[in-house]
Amino acid sequence: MDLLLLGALLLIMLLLSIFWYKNASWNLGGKAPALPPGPRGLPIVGYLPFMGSDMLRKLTDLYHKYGPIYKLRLGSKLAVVITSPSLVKQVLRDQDLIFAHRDPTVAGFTYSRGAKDVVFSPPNSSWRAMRKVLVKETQSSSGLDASYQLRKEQLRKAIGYVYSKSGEAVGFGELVFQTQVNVVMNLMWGGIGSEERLGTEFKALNSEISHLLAKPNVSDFFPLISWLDLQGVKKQMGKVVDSLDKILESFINEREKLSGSSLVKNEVGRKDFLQTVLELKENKDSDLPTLSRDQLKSLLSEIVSGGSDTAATTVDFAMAELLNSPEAMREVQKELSDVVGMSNMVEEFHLPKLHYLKAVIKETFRLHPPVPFLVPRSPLQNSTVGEYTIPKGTKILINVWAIHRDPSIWDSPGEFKPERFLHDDAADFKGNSFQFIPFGSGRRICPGLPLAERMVAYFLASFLHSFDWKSEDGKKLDMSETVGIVLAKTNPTVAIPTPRLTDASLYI
Ligand code: HEM
Repeated sequence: MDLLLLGALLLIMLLLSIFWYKNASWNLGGKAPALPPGPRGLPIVGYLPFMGSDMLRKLTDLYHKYGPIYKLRLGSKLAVVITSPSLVKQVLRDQDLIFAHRDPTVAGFTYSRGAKDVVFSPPNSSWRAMRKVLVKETQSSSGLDASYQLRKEQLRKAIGYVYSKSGEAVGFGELVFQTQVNVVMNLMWGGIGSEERLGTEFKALNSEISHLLAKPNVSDFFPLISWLDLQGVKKQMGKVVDSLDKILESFINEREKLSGSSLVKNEVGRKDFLQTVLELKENKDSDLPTLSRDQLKSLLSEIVSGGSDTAATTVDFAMAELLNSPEAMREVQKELSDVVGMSNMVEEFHLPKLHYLKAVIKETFRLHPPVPFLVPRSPLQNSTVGEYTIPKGTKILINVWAIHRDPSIWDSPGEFKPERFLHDDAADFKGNSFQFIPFGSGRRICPGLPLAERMVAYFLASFLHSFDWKSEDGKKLDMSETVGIVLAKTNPTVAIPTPRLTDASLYI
C-alpha cells in the first residue's frame, strides 16, 4: 500500500514537473536568450541527489565547471547561481528593483506570518515602513548611543564569567552565541524590566526557529505539493510562531501598562527598541511611520534571529583566525593597549581608533561571510543577466563565499591577512564593492549593518583586550565551516584565557 502511494506521488510529481517546465519555457517567449548553462539532473528531482552535504564546495566546484552564472534544477525549482562581481552588480544594482523580491521557503513564509516581515516581504509600503524604523534605530549614531548601556551590561557579564574561568578551557564560541542573543534581546525589550522567564522561553523558541529554517524541506523543491507538508515543517513552525506571538504580546502589554510611569523615563544609554517604537505613536512630529502590532512583533523577533547568530559567528571565526595567526594577534592587542590602555576596559568610543581591529573584522567577513549566499533574491519578471535569460520566480543564489576567495580578485585568497584592508583604497562592505559583499547590496542590503559593525568590534575588542588567549593543546584550530541558517564554525572555538588588565577590579 505504501509503495502504491509512493508510486502515485512520484507520478503526480513527474506530471507537475513537466507541466511546470513547459509553462516556464513557454513564459520565456520565442526570442529570449538561452537559460544559463548548468549540470544535468535526473527527471523529477533534478540535481537534488547530487548536492551532497557541503553546499559551499559543491556550488563553488560547479562555478569552476560552468562559469560565473549557471542554473540548477532542484526538484521543480529553478535556481541560478552567480559568482562574479560584474554579474552581481547587474543583479543588485543595475536591476535592483526587479531582483528586490525574495523567494521564501515554506518555513520562512510561515515564520514571517506570510512574508510580512522585513526579510521576506516583497518591497511594498509595509516593508518600507518597517525598514525605515529599523534603519533609524540601528544606523543613526543617536539611536546606537541610546542603547549602549544595554550592550555593555551583557558584555561585562560575559567578561566576568571568563575571568572566573581564567586558566581553564572556555567554550568561547558557545559563550559568544549566548551573549549575543542576550545582548540583542536586551536591545529589543530589556531596557525596563521584562520577565527573565519569558526571555529564556523566547531563546528556546528562537533556536527552534533556526533549526526549522535551516532544515531541507521537500515542499520547497516541489511547491505544487507543498500543501501536503510531508515533513510537517509548516505545522511545527506554525506552533512555534504562535508561542512566540504570546511572549511578544506579553512584552508589549507589560510595557504599555508602564507607559508614562517614571520607569519609562529612560536613563541615558538604556532606551530599548520596543520603547522607541511605542513612543512613535505619541510623537506627532516624528517623520517615522507608526507600526501595527503585527509589524512590531515581526520586527522584534526578526532582529533577534537576524542579529544574533550572524554577529556571533563572526566573533567566533575572528578569534579562531587570530589564535592561528600569532602575529596578527600581537598586532591587534598592541593597538588595544595603545588606544585603550591597560587599566581600562574597552568602551564603544574607542572603536573608531582601532584600525587594525577593523581590518581583522573585514578579513574575517571576507573568509567567512556569515550569510554565504545572501538571502536569496527572485526576479519579479523575466530578465536578462549577462547573456542569459533568468525566468520570473527563479531562486537567485549569490555565491559570496566563492567571490571572497577568488584568486583573480584577491592575493593569496585562502590566507588570513588583515593588512590587505589597511590601505586607503581597500574595499568596504557597504555594498559599493561587489567583490566584497558580506552584508549584500542594493535596496535590500542588511539594515543592521552599522549595529552589527559596532557589536562585533566591541565584543572582539573587549575579549582580546581583557584576556590573552591560547588554544587548548597549542595546536592550530580547525577552521571547518558548516552552512546552516548562517555559516558557522563546525567546531566552535575553545580557548584558554589569562587576565591581561592591570587592575583586577575591572573584571568584577
Ligand atoms: C555580522 C552581522 C550581519 C551580517 C553579516 C548580515 C548579513 C545580511 C545579509 C547578507 C542580508 C541580505 C542582504 C541582501 O539580500 O542583499 C541581510 C539582511 C537583513 N539583515 Fe542582516 N546581517 C547581520 C546583522 C544584522 C543585524 C544586527 C540585524 C538587525 C538589527 C539584521 C537585520 C537584517 C534584516 C532585517 C535583513 C533583511 C533586509 C531586507 O530584506 O530588506 N542583520 N543581512
